[in-house]
Amino acid sequence: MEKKAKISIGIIGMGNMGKLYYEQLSHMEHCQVVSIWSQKEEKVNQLAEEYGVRGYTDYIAMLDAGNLDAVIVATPHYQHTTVTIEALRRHIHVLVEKPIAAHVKDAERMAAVYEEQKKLKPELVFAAIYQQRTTAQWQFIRQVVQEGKLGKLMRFAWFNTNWFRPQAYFNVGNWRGTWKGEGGGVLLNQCAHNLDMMWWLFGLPQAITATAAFGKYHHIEVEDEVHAVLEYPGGLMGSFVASTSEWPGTDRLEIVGEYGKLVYEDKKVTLYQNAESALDYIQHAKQAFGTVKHDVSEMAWEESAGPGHERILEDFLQAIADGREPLVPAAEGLHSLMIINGMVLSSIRESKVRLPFDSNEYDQELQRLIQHSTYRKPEADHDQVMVDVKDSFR
Ligand SMILES: NC(=O)C1=CN([C@@H]2O[C@H](COP(=O)(O)OP(=O)(O)OC[C@H]3O[C@@H](n4cnc5c(N)ncnc54)[C@H](OP(=O)(O)O)[C@@H]3O)[C@@H](O)[C@H]2O)C=CC1
Ligand SMILES: O=C1CO[C@H](CO)[C@@H](O)[C@@H]1O
Repeated sequence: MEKKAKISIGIIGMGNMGKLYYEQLSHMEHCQVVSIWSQKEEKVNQLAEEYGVRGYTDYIAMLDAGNLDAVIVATPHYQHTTVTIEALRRHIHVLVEKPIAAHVKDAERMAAVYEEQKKLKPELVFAAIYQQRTTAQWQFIRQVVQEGKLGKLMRFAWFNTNWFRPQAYFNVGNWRGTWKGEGGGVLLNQCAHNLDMMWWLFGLPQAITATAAFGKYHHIEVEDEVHAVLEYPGGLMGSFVASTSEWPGTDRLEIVGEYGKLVYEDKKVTLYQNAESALDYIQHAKQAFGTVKHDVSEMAWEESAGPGHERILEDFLQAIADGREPLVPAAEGLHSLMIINGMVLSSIRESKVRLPFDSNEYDQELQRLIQHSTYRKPEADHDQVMVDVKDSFR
């Protein structure tokens, strides 16, 4: 079959991110956006006219039009699952926003449909937008861990409180801050990136103990502050703090191993490298107050860890063109959901949760939260609220 010159793309969800992706794709050579979807007819018609594309309020009709090679799914989290499954079943490549779903059970359904459809169309691409993985600083940190520069890992401490959000952020999006509309708070939405990288760096913990505060500083029903302890096979221990309520916030990771320590903060890595294993030294040193000799080096980057969306878009297009795996295969998003859902589960049950757990367990808790919800969102004065999503990529 002759290779098409341009990849035809549809964008499903024309909110903050859908519009950003249209703007970014319109500067890329090997693709063309041919259709968009939004819930509101007036909005979609107006955007479709402005962009010179076809607008839909029925995404099934959009997928069935037969002119799409690929779609970008930029809806709220629950709809990631329904829309993705419909697209994959039609053998349309999918790039889905983070988190790939609201909970593990939905992610498992998506991964199963992908596996099933890939048997029929092996070159089908299913990728996710965890753009922080593309940034130089995080690739460097991963390399340090993977190359074993710190030796046996002992502990990490991660502060992700740099996700400050005023109440207006929750009020303008009717789905935000609710169990039914969003399915979670700071863990699922903002820290989806950091927890994806936590899995990318350290793998899946075997147990989590967490305390989440639900609507502690915002009028929302989901978590806006979390403290968690993670236990890994082999003895690594992690501590994690998340918040959408602190200003100035902190984005700091400290990884400690027998051969030293890596500290990441403010786009800078400080690497401490021990001349010998501190664990060996503990055993053989003859001085009661002896310490291990070490070197210190520093690296800094210009770009913050926020952007990178364009790199994900370009990689998705290239993966389609080459028939290869994307940089972030969407099924990997299931692991961070296991961590996210596990933290909420531990908090609700006030006990340690072993991983991996049966996804039905979390699903039942979530359904209970949705059914017993008495939360009512404050009215938003949409005209008075300024929303520029680019301000959030710190
Ligand atoms: N990778 C990243 O850095 C970022 C990723 N995201 C992710 O992108 C996704 C979309 O976020 P964002 O663009 O900020 O969201 P918005 O609320 O701005 O837009 C959501 C879009 O989905 C549509 N939609 C479908 N179902 C619903 C529903 N039940 N309630 C409300 N809207 C609905 C909206 O329709 P209509 O047009 O009619 O309003 C709109 O087009 C989320 O999954 C989020 O986590 C968000 C920010 C950054
Ligand atoms: O809160 C939001 C959703 O998460 C994004 C990160 O992916 C933020 O940038 C955005 O403002």
